[in-house]
Amino acid sequence: MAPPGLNSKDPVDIPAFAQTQLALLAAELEAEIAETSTLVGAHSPTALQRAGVAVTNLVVNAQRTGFGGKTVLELGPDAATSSSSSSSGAELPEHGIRTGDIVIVAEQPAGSAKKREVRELERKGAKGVVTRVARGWISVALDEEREDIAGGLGGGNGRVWIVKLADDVTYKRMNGTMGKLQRMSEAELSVFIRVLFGLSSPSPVPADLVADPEWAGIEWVDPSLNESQKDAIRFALASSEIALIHGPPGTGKTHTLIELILQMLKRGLRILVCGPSNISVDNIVERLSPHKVPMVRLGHPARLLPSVLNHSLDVLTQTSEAGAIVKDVRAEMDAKQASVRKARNAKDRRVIYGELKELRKEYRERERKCVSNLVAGSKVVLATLHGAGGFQLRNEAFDVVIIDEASQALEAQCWVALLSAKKAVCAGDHLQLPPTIKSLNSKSSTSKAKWSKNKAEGEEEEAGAVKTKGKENGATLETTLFDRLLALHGPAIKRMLTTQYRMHEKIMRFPSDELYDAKLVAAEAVKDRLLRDLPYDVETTDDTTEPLIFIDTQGGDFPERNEDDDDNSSAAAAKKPMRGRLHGESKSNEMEAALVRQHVRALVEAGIRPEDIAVVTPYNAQLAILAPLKETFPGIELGSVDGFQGREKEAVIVSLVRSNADGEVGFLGEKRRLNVAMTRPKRSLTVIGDSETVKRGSKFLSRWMSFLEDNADLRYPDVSSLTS
Ligand SMILES: Nc1ncnc2c1ncn2[C@@H]1O[C@H](COP(=O)(O)OP(=O)(O)OP(=O)(O)O)[C@@H](O)[C@H]1O
Repeated sequence: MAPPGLNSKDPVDIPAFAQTQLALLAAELEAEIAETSTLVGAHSPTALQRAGVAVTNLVVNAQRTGFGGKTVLELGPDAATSSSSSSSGAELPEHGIRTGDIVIVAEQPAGSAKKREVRELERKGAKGVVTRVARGWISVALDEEREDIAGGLGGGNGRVWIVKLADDVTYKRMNGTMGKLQRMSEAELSVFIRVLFGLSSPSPVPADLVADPEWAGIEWVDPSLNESQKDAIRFALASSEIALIHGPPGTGKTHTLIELILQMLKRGLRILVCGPSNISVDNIVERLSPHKVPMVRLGHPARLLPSVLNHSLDVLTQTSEAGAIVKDVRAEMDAKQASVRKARNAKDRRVIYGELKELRKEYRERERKCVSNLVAGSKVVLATLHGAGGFQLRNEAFDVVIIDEASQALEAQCWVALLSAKKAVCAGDHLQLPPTIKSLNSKSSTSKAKWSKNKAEGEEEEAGAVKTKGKENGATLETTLFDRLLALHGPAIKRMLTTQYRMHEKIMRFPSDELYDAKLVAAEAVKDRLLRDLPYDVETTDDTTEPLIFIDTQGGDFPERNEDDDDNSSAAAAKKPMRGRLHGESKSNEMEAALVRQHVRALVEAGIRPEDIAVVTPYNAQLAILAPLKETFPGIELGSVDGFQGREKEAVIVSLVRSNADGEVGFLGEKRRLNVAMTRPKRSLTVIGDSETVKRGSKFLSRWMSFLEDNADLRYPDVSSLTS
């Protein structure tokens, strides 16, 4: 059998595969925890707040019962430290805590207390999820009952702070799932699981589905689907165990999945729909909603889009008829909670706490019943992949699991959902970026797993994450289920969507020819759209009538700069200013940034709205240099290539940054990153870079540079014309 996790046509040894995944996941979590610990251990609360991982000087304003009977704390600025005179109108300082973050609420250490350990914080404080972030307060739903929390933290004039933590829930779910796979006996392996590991071949699907009478007569809910979409749906319906829907950029992958779900419902199937992120799942809920599908969305309401809340399981538990009794108990709990403060002495308080405990038990039982009734009655259940591992689905079985953005999910994450089904449909594009694998700079002395820098992709930090790969027996977390299944069973288990509804034909040409077998076709409505044709006043200029522009900085006048200060010892790293550390060993190019500014200005002067323009670059340090553009042109978007995956804009400027005498291209060497960068625009792509440096990076880059030289509006900038 094949070594687990490698791209291979050979069957996979399941226990060995699970073992490898467990080791890789352990290393990944350790790296994530170590990252938080290093930050918290080495910096003052104020510096942590500046770095976006803490909020200081808070007090507990209120305590109430939230969804799931959880204790919710409302935290506001401490009047004594807030700049505003009245505490009620005070605003929180700038901070980076967002709804859905996992945080610890703890007593704030005195200014002089230097050494802090995350474990110590976890022991003393209370862990929870941020449920709302407003200008003047933050609310946190605590994981555990902490009856003393308000008294211990807020009541005694104690000042508290909150610190963001690594999200270990996701890892626990993946570990649990891998453990289950590891322990499965031969007899327990379903045909579905056997096919997914190559122990059996997929059942054959009729070769010509269009001619097949069973599938030819489908009544489409949306008859305007294109042929490749219809073919993918027929294929997914006809397959018995696995179907991959390959959706290149802008080809209507989600659109196709919606029709597929509706068709499956018509056939009486029960479906679990998952994606790696909340936003990927909410996107589907929003688009299914108009079809009046009986569905529930699992997940913490704090993490869901407001528009999908009325399908949220937690909300339905409160609002449905069955939820009415649950709600009554909750009101009683709130009243009891409020009476604690009025209690005259400790004895009375103990009595109230005792009653509260009973009520909470009753609440949980009623809620659990209500939840299982709601889930059991739903033909479509939607959750993030790790959300599918929650207690709500423990005894639920589905006919099909549909995974959107499957090429952006860790394989272990997919299995959390896959274990409850008999068939899977995975949609994604393995030619865009795989999931981000987080880690420290592989120098963590505590990390037992081997982390090796990926030399082929260079050694610098990319915008978004440190690009290192955890490797174990040659397997990496970066090998997704999508990749592995394609390698295992070949293209016969896949259908590709081929009409794209985003890019001008000229923008699409190179990625289509290079990566998608020249199969992409630009839809009539988009193929010759120019910036000039936007539905508002745009001047006709060279920039608004040309979809593909290449500003070539070759010649050595636009050199890159290395942000690294060469000293990476942990002592030096700890002393480094936080901003510098967060940019790591990133690269920047000041002169190229000036060209970006010049081009943005030209577009805006021609009438293009800043909100229709995005600048993307692979490098954090370049993003930092470009940041002031947001002040000059509010509405413009600046982003890392990795962060912009899944997004689109009318005009996109790509700043390649690299320009050196050695032909070093680092992260640009990754085709999938380049593919994401060049497929974001609808009407205008402007590439700014040094063709001499870039073309030496790889054959792919060399062909791209030649393509741009032959096809783009080629410009050679004059350094003397630049005003920064
Ligand atoms: N058959 C179709 N006819 C007309 N427009 C379509 C069709 N299919 C998809 N589109 C349009 O194409 C755009 C992209 O569709 P969708 O959001 O489903 O894409 P996606 O493939 O999920 O996105 P991405 O390419 O970012 O993964 C949408 O505006 C959608 O309305």
